[in-house]
Amino acid sequence: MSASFRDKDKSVNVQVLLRCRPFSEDELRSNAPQVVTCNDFQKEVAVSQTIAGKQIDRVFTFDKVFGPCAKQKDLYEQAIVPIVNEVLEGFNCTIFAYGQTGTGKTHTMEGECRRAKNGPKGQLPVDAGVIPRAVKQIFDALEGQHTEYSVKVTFLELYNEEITDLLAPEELSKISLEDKQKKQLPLMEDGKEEFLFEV
Ligand SMILES: Nc1ncnc2c1ncn2[C@@H]1O[C@H](COP(=O)(O)OP(=O)(O)OP(=O)(O)O)[C@@H](O)[C@H]1O
Repeated sequence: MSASFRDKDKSVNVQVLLRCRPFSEDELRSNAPQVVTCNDFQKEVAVSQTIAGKQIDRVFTFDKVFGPCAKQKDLYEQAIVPIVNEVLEGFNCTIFAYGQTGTGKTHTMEGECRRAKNGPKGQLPVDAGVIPRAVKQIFDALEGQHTEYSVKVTFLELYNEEITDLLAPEELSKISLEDKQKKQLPLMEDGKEEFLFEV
């Protein structure tokens, strides 16, 4: 799942997209029951549950639905390109994936770049996810402008209320506790119950 926030015309625009991954080989082997059916065209997802022997079907509507056949490229072009275009126009946007373990957040956001073979020169592997595609879209647009530019990137992990700078130099991540503490960033509350951190 992913959502985007747009602060245009002083209103906040949140979109909620649903992506349903295909069955894994293990799920196919064990004949796992299909409980979710996607209708990409109608932007609907039907969920079937059997509670106390009674089948209950419920239908949920989203801003966009990507069923198990949706490719990384489809999702990126239909849902993410417009958001990155807004970033390039100067708006702040957020895309995040939410869902229970094993539902495909990493696949959607990062993709299988490390395992996949590179595509033709300058092309991303077909399984590249949202992050490498967004980086490529941004750099392609900047390079097309033939002007000087600078790009700042931060990559932080928030896990069990600890923030870690994943781009900290490698030597800081070596085993010793002291080094680990250096790599971790302080996490503070600002009195409005919002979390702040320093990079
Ligand atoms: N759309 C997809 N098409 C094919 N395989 C997928 C898809 N989405 C996920 N998978 C596969 O399903 C498995 C679980 O996906 P993934 O690791 O992305 O889940 P996750 O939500 O990030 O899990 P966790 O929260 O545990 O990190 C992986 O093997 C991944 O390759």
